[in-house]
Amino acid sequence: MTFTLPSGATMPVPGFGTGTKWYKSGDPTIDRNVVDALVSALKVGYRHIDGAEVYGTEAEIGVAIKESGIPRDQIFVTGKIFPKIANPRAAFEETLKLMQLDYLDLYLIHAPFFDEKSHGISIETAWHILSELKSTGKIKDIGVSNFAIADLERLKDAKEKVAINQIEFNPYLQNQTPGIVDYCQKNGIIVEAYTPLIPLAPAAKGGPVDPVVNKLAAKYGRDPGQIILKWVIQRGILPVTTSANVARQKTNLDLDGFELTSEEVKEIDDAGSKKHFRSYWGHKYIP
Ligand SMILES: NC(=O)C1=CN([C@@H]2O[C@H](COP(=O)(O)OP(=O)(O)OC[C@H]3O[C@@H](n4cnc5c(N)ncnc54)[C@H](O)[C@@H]3O)[C@@H](O)[C@H]2O)C=CC1
Ligand SMILES: O=CCc1c[nH]c2ccccc12
Repeated sequence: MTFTLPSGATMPVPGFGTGTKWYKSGDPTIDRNVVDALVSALKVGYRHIDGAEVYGTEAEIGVAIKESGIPRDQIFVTGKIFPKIANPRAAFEETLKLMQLDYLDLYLIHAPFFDEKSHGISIETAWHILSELKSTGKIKDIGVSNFAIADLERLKDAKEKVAINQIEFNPYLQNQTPGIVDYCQKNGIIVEAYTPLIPLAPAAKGGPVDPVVNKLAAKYGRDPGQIILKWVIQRGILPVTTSANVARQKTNLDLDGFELTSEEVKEIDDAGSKKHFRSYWGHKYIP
C-alpha cells in the first residue's frame, strides 16, 4: 500500500521517527547516537524520516542524510512546527537550515493547542502561512498533527486542503479523539500513526492484544511488531516507528509478503478495544 499526497508524491511506509527517546530541545550538540541510528535506518532501507522542531534532532537529520550518501530526492522528510508557531516562516527557515536542506516533503502543524492569546497566532493564520510557503515550492505538502475533528473543521474552507493528520494510533488507542480516523479517511486526509508499537513496550505490554498478535505472528512466521504494523497499514494508516536497534529497524521495515485476513484485522480491533492506553496529551483529551 502506498500513500499519495495531493502533490502526487508518495510517502514511503513506514516512517522512521526522531522523537520519543531522543528529545534534546535546546541542546545544540550533535548527538552521535541519533545520527548513527538514522544512518543505520537509511542504510537498511528507510526512506521516510519524521522530524520536528520540538525534538531538537533536526541537525542530526541533516548530518545523517549527508553521511548516508543517499540522494536527497530519494528521502521523504517531514518537519513539524511548534512551539515556534508565532512566526511560521522563521521557524520553517530554521528547520531547513538545521536539516541542511532546501525543501521539505511535508510540514505539519505539530499540535492544535495554541491561539492568538497563548502564542500570538490562530490556527487559520498559521495554516495560511504554511500554504504560502507551499506555493514557493519549498514545501511539497502540508498537514497537521494531533488535530481533532473540530480543529480540522476550522480549515475545511481553506484553499489548501489538509493532506495529513499525524495522530497517536495503535490497538489500544484507535481514535485519539472521537471519530477522528473515520473523519480523516472520509475527507481524504491521510492518517499517520505514531506510537503504533506501544502494545509491545513495557508501558502497555501484557494487554488483550498480546495473545492475538502472538498467534498471528506464529501463523505468518513474523514477529509481533510486524503483525501490528501490518494491522495499522491494513486499517489504511501510515505507521511511524523509532528504534536504534538495527535488528528491530529491519523487522519493522520488512512488511511485504503477507496479508492479514479481514477477520484477523477485526480480531486485533476488538482485542485492542478492551484496553485504553494513551501516551500523549492525556491532560487535553479526557477519555
Ligand atoms: N506528532 C506527535 O505528537 C508525535 C509524533 N511522534 C513521532 O512518531 C515517532 C514514532 O513514535 P514512537 O513512540 O517511537 O513509536 P513506536 O511505536 O515505534 O515505539 C513505541 C514503543 O515501542 C518500542 N518498539 C519499537 N519497535 C519495537 C518492536 N519491534 N518490538 C517491541 N517494541 C518496539 C519502542 O522502543 C517504544 O518504546 C517518533 O519518533 C516521532 O517521530 C511521536 C510521538 C508524538
Ligand atoms: O511529538 C511528540 C510529542 C510532543 C512533545 N512535545 C510536543 C509539543 C508539541 C507537539 C507535540 C509534542
